[in-house]
Formats: sequence, C-alpha cells, structure tokens
Amino acid sequence: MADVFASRGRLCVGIDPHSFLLEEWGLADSAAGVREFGLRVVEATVQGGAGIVKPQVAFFERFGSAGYAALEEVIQTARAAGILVIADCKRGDVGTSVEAYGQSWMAEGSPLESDAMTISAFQGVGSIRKPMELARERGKGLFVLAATSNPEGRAIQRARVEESGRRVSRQIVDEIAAWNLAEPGPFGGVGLVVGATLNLADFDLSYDEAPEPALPILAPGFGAQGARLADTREIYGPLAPGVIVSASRSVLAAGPGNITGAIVSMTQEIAVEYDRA
Ligand SMILES: O=C(O)c1cc(=O)[nH]c(=O)n1[C@@H]1O[C@H](COP(=O)(O)O)[C@@H](O)[C@H]1O
Repeated sequence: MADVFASRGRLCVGIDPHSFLLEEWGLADSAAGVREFGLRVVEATVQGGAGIVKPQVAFFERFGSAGYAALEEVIQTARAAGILVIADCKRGDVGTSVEAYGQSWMAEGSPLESDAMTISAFQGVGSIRKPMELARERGKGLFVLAATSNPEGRAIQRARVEESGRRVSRQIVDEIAAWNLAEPGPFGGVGLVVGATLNLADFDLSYDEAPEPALPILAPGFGAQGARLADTREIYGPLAPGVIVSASRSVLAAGPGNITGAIVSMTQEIAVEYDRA
C-alpha cells in the first residue's frame, strides 16, 4: 500500500454510471452508454494524474451480459493504463460460493480480474476466508465492509456481538487486523470500508494509536454524501495514513468536459490535507 500511495495517490474515482449522469454526459442509458462512460472516466483519471478507479458493478449489471462485457472492457482498459481497479461488487456468501466470487474478481486471467474487490463479512469473517487466502496468494486487495457510510447501516453495525461484547464493526476490523499480522510490510493486505460520513467513535473505531500493520481503508462518503476532504484526517485519526478517498457523483457530475480538472483539484485538495502539519 505504501507503494500504491506513492505511485497512485489517494484518490479513487468511482465509476458509477447512474442514469441521470449518462443523460448529463449525453450518453444513452444502455450497455453502450455505460461502456463509453467508463472508458472516458478511465481516460480522465489517467489525464488527471489519479491512479485508482472503482467501478460500481451494479450500474453495469443493469444491462445483463452486455453490461458485463462493457465492465470487462473498462476494467481491462484501466489496468492496461496502469490504473488500479477496485471492483465494487460487495460480494458475500459462504464456502465454495464465496470462493468462486473471489476467483471471478481476483483470479489471474479471469475476464473481470481486478486489483481489489469489495466484500461483505456480515455472514462472519470466517465466511470470506477463501477470498482472503486468494488475495494473499495473488497480491490482491480486499475491502471488507465494516462501517458503511449509509445511515441505515448504523443499528446493525453498532450492535454488540454476544461472545466478545464488541460492536459488529469493531469485531470485523479486529479480525481483519489479526489476519494481517501474518503479513510483512507496513500495510496489511486486507482492508476495510469505513464511511467518511460517520463518527468513528460510535462504532468503537477511534484509535489512540494506529494498528500495526496499518489498515488500508476505502473511504466512501465524500462529496455527494456530505463528508469534506478537508476533514479527512480529523475523521479518521490514526487510521488516516491508510485512507483511500473515494468519490463518485461529486467527481462525475463535473461532466465530460470538466472531469479531468475535477480530478486534478481533488487530488490537490487531498495533498493539502495530508501535507498540513
Ligand atoms: O464500498 C463502497 O464503495 C461503498 C461503501 C459504503 O459504505 N458507502 C458507499 O457509498 N459505497 C459506494 O461508494 C460510492 C459512493 O458514491 P458517491 O456518494 O456518489 O460518491 C457508491 O458506489 C457506493 O456504492
């Protein structure tokens, strides 16, 4: 991750081809439209000097197999251009089924092969062990939902686990942190999704000191959901060094003519936030 931040920066550009955005971009709400949208966002990411994209699979899935073909092309084009791809598929299942999901998004040569995927462990962290093993074997990243940015997640994610007494979010983070202990290097291989809209203390995720190895944190909620880039370090505290700032609508709404500029200015804002004493 340290090399990821050095070479690709912290901004993750979400590729979320909502119908309203396709219309604003003058594109059809179709598989051809999401393909064109995705490719243009990848191009703008390269031109804007950012290094990470996160295609939201749902918006492609709306068009069935044609949408998947479009997604494959977007992922492959981004990776060929040296951009890291986090497939936002939020998969989660058990046993051999979740293992197959892991293979779909992380196995070498899979048509959807990405650099990382989002995954749900609300069936128990043990349920995603196979993808965790695959990620480790293949040098891929996994981002496990821990404390999501949406307000509806709050009640369940703050609930306490009977056996440990810990909040669900904290339990997931602790289990992932324990898994990462076996890995060399300053950052763990498995990361977490922790929304920027939250007060982390509510989820028992405010730390006095950063866990070691550091946790990669995929941080959605900036822009359209209300969180401000200038608050990143305050929101995440000791977790801030691992944060990947993820934004979709707030970047994409700039439109095809201005998206590169939006990426450049967000990258600068993030740099200012991380450079200040
Ligand atoms: O895993 C995610 O990326 C994610 C987790 C979460 O807790 N909240 C969240 O909004 N997301 C995703 O992040 C993106 C947020 O989009 P914007 O609100 O438009 O920036 C969407 O693709 C969401 O699916």
